[in-house]
Amino acid sequence: MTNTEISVTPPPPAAPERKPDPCIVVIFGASGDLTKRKLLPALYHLEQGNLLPSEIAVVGVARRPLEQSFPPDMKEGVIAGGGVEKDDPKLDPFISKVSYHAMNFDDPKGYDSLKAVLSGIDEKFGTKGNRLFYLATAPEYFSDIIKLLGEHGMSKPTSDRTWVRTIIEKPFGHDLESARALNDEVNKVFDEDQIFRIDHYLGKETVQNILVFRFANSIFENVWNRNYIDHVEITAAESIGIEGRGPFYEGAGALRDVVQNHVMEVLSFIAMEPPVSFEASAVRAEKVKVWRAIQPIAPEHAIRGQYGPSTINGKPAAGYREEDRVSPTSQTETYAALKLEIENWRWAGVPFYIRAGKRMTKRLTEITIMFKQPPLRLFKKEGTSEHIEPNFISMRIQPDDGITLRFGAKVPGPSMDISAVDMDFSYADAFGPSSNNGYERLLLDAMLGDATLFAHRDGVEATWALITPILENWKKTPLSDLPNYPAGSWGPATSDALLKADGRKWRKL
Ligand SMILES: NC(=O)C1=CN([C@@H]2O[C@H](COP(=O)(O)OP(=O)(O)OC[C@H]3O[C@@H](n4cnc5c(N)ncnc54)[C@H](OP(=O)(O)O)[C@@H]3O)[C@@H](O)[C@H]2O)C=CC1
Ligand SMILES: O=C1O[C@H](COP(=O)(O)O)[C@@H](O)[C@H](O)[C@H]1O
Repeated sequence: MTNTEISVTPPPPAAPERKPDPCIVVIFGASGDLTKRKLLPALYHLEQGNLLPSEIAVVGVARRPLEQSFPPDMKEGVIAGGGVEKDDPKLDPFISKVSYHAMNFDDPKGYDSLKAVLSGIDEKFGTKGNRLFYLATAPEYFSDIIKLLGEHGMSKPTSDRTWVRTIIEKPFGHDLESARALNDEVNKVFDEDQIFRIDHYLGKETVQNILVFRFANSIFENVWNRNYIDHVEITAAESIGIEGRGPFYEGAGALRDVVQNHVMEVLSFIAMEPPVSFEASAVRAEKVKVWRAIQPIAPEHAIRGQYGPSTINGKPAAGYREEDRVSPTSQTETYAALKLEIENWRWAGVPFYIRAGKRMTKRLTEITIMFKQPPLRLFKKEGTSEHIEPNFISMRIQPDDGITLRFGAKVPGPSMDISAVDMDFSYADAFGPSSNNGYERLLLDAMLGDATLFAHRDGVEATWALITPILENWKKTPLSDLPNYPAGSWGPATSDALLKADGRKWRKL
């Protein structure tokens, strides 16, 4: 197979950006992994890119005192979290806008003092009473924090010129019932247009590019249907394990951790109808239609796996049951594969195979759109029945973000031999490297009040409605053969069997 690169027309100059209003970003869970590795670096990069208003402040909230949460001080603590350039002259001005408030999330007095702190910041920094409350905490705290913000009069704007919004992290609930209950709790305190349910996959350029690829080009959409597409594969493979998050992961597993949210979001972008506009309500409506058209998933179309001990690159790798704070008899799945059927005019009869797993051969999130064979085999070799390799479009979300189109080309010479060739588009080659971790775009959108790339109540409940019956069935039917795939592999044999039953196999990645 040979590669053919596409030449790239340089992008037009960036349109002037609209800056958010002055505001305070209050991060609950400030000393946590997400804040240090992703949120603070994202805010810093926005500041570096001159995308934030000059009147902005960040207040981190967590239980322990500052010197324990960010040892020995805020600046060094932020640097230690990674993702910022320590010698950048913009780092000090950024840090000067970040402060810290130690309190327990369930202590009402803490909210009184937080409210006073925020008023003081409004006066000092000119942040004008606008608030963005980011709940970067374990999900069990979401309802308490929301309730206490409401009880302390912090959930409503103080005038018709100010705003209060909240970003709520995933997982939003742990099944359909709890997601509904959480939605009810949150809706008692915040109006729907104040709520931003985040899924950082929607902030990734390559995920947004799925919509651009489909709806800003006229050449692909005509073949984007059951007449031309044989099946779709979505793979979200991680080479890392659970990285010390034993207690969280034991209660989550791959379905709750990434399939119900990240993978379902990606799938909806691949499968949705063109929205009437790029307004939040129009995009969300089309996504929900896709999830609601997915048929109940048969038990034999839901595969689970758990990684066992192995050797990776000559080094021993622990199995999931040997990880810190994981039960030695755990039934939690670290791998899940599903066959989904979307019963609508566009997709009837086109299976969507999705898989997600920890400790797989490599880190790779990618979508393959596999096309049907041409109706007539004009170029078959004399005496053979072999099929030519089908065309596919592969969209790489990460790493090596880009898109490949594979097609057949004539091999030079006297006979009509065909070879598969690739046309490759690489994001980095075309537009240069990007520091965007998904959170930059989404933080900025929330500050601007644009909810297009955030989940809506209906969507969250629609995806839980699909996933919950599988979770319930798995709970009732423990597997006796776990662990069933070695760390560093492509998952359990049962996952290959899922496609084999349909005469297909996962594309080799
Ligand atoms: N980490 C990641 O890469 C990702 C995380 N998420 C989501 O983000 C959220 C946060 O995850 P993560 O950062 O990993 O979690 P961590 O466990 O690392 O952080 C939890 C934070 O909450 C604080 N906290 C816990 N209990 C209390 C309490 N009673 N009162 C005050 N503060 C408290 C902790 O403060 P202290 O240290 O003082 O106890 C800490 O700041 C989760 O919903 C997760 O699903 C989503 C995508 C990716
Ligand atoms: O939300 C989560 O996502 C990460 C994967 O995110 P990525 O941007 O690195 O692909 C996953 O590792 C984590 O378990 C999950 O909670």
